[in-house]
Amino acid sequence: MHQAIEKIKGGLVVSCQAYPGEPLRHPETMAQMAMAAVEGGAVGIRCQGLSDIAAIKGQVSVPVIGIWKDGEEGVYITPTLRHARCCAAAGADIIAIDATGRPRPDGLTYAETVHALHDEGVVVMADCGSFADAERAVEAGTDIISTTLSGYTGERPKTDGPDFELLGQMIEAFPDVPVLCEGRIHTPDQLHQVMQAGAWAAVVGTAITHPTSITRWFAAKL
Ligand SMILES: CC(=O)N[C@H](C=O)[C@@H](O)[C@H](O)[C@H](O)COP(=O)(O)O
Repeated sequence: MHQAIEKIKGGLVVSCQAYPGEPLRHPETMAQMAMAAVEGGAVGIRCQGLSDIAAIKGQVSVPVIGIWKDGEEGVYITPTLRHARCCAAAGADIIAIDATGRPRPDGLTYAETVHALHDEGVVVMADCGSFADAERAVEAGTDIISTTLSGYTGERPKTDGPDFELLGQMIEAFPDVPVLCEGRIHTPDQLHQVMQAGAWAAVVGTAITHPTSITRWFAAKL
């Protein structure tokens, strides 16, 4: 197993992302956010965009899961082989890509994309939106599978918290593949629960690194 995957075992990966037009959308800001997360105990960082990946790799020594979001509809998380290669060139240790069966902009299948990346020594994480996505990802030999897209592709309900059901199904069906839980882990208790369920690691974004959302959660109680 690849070292970067071993290093995140049992731990918390913090996703540091700011969305287009937001005040914190700056590579140096995201690198500072990543450093702060590592100080707090993050064993890995997930981040978006080539500049952020490079800036964060320059500041932290934990494994970095890189993505490149491009577009808003359909496949937008590292949508093509070119996007994935660029994330690797920017320094990401693991590249997460959309693992749905939806058409990809470059016309390649998910499996073709993974095989090409593996030929180049790239470690691939599958952002799944359903159990069928996870099956396809495992079939293609993907290094890590994750619940990232559950609730965002129309195939799974958008649960308030993490998708425990999908996580459980993935862990049970693929005991030899590292399964990450990502998406809507909003409390330390939920993190504890997903790790107890057998997740290899968990990724938390919004609840740690997105102050606008966190402020809204508080403001909604006024
Ligand atoms: C669906 C999608 O595009 N998810 C993105 C993937 O990188 C991010 O917007 C999420 O913040 C990330 O998955 C972490 O999840 P949460 O922020 O819920 O802890």
